[in-house]
Amino acid sequence: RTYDQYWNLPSLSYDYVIVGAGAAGNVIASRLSENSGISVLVIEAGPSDEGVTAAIAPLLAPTLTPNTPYDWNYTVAPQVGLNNRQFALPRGRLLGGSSSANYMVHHFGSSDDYDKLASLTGDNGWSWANMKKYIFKHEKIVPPNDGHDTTGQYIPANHGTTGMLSVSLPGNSQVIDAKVTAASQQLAAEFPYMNDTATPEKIIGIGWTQQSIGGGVRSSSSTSYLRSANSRPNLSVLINAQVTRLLPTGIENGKLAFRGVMFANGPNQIPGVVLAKKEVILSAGSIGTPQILLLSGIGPQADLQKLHILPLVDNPSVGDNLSDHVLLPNIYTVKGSDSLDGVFRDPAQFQTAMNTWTTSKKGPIANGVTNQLGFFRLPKNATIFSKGADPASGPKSAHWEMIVCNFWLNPGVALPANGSFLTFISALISPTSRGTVKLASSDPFDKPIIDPRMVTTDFDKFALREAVRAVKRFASASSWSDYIIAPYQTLAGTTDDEIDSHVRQLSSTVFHPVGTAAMSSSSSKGVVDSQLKVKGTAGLRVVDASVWPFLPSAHTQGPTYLVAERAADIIKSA
Ligand SMILES: Cc1cc2nc3c(=O)[nH]c(=O)nc-3n(C[C@H](O)[C@H](O)[C@H](O)COP(=O)(O)OP(=O)(O)OC[C@H]3O[C@@H](n4cnc5c(N)ncnc54)[C@H](O)[C@@H]3O)c2cc1C
Repeated sequence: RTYDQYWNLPSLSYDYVIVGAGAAGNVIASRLSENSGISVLVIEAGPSDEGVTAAIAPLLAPTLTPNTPYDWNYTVAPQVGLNNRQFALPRGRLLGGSSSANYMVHHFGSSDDYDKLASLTGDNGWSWANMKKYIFKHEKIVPPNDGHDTTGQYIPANHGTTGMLSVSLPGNSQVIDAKVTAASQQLAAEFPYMNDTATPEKIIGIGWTQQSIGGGVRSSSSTSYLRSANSRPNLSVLINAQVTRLLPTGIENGKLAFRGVMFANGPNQIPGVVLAKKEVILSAGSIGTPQILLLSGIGPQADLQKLHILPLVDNPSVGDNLSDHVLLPNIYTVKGSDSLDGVFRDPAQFQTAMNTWTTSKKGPIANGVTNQLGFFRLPKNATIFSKGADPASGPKSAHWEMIVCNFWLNPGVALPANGSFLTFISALISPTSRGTVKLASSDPFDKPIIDPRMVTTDFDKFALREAVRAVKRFASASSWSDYIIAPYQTLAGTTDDEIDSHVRQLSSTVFHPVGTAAMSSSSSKGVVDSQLKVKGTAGLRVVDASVWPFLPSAHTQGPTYLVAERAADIIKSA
């Protein structure tokens, strides 16, 4: 049951208290509550996602964030690598968390990513050989909602059909689709066609996007994992309650136990407290989780003392090692009116598309932002590799990604009044820049200072520059010659300096922060061990994207879901 006042809760003590009903938190809630003898409470800062149209209608995702009541509305610190610009870092603040706000691209990363995780943590349970089975528990492939034949667009044997989250191929064919496929054929050596974009053993190449969409509506952790568990009497969900700190509840084997959770529904509101009999599981995401740890006195001692927070567990890694994929829009002006810009610009076209979606759950609104995408590597002989090690997880992992969008996609920059556009996003997938999440004050309702320090290393600058050049080669394939008019503004530059300037002016985030409560086997680094227990504490784990010590070669919901599925097994068997 869902409650929005804590005094209505059935109890103030549960076996497990989960903080955050996001991608990971709802997996844990659903899996632990499968055992009717276990009581579970989920505490979520935001409201319900039910009836929130922008969280349901796929193409409306870009309107749900930023600057809405369903977003934490964070802004990054001035980015020294990007002309000191500041920009939004959206995070979902509703049931489902960012899985209710994301752009629904769905895949898992490369097998190398999981094998690297196993090697960094010394725990073979994270290796791909062991993690692969969770795909089948997690996903349920459903037909695209236009019912087209998907032969050759994905490999059915590599996917689940009985899992929790609905996943489908694009169901709104677009004029550019055939041009993308033809460009991939014309330039097959550099842009090979991929017959499945979500098979971790082989991710390099371009193919059809898989999306967390079923029947023309978003599939989030809330609509899948949580809703299917919602009728269980042993599962309670408290919404509109922001966790402000964890409370120490005793000492076990020389470690402080944190089984108390304090929350409030706003500044100056009366706080509530609940207790976990077994464990507190922090699933507040890569920003929320370090923020709560720091507010609870778990973090770098000197930083906490400066803010007059009593340091209880000194751990310099909390909030450190922030890493995010960089989003760079490479926009072309194009001929005709087949792009989706008209739907976003013209209220009459938008209303027609909305009517189609409302009555039949079909049409452009029923689809995500991209039909095709691809992952790519820098050439083996790229000069940057003589200056440092290859940061990709392994030879099967990517350095950059190309996402093809049939419209103007330029976060924070308004769609021009006229013209049709095609955006090839180049995303930096294996960045070496690392940043931080720090508290601005000891007030839990103050936003933390988020500084991903994007594009501050030679590798990141090089990889983005070469990704722009590769996009230009893709756009020069003959399949585009009757469609593309010209590169838009700064994309026209060709020299290193011009491309670097384009990167600095337009780059922002793909919304994939990880690493701020990283797993590690080291005693001096990392926040959680390979079992996701917070080092130096008892009764406390972290399960969310923050435990990934590095960015996988993927949009991060799939890798977060898989980590959460294994985490549920770890917790059940503890
Ligand atoms: C705009 C956007 C687009 C994205 N697009 C994609 C995409 O297309 N494909 C993809 O794979 N990934 C995408 N992502 C990323 C993906 O959604 C995240 O990686 C994933 O949801 C992370 O899961 P999580 O459980 O770590 O955190 P979240 O899903 O963010 O969940 C954290 C939850 O904790 C809650 N919370 C935080 N602090 C507190 C507190 N103090 N008290 C109580 N509750 C709290 C939050 O409100 C939230 O519900 C996107 C993200 C965004 C924001």
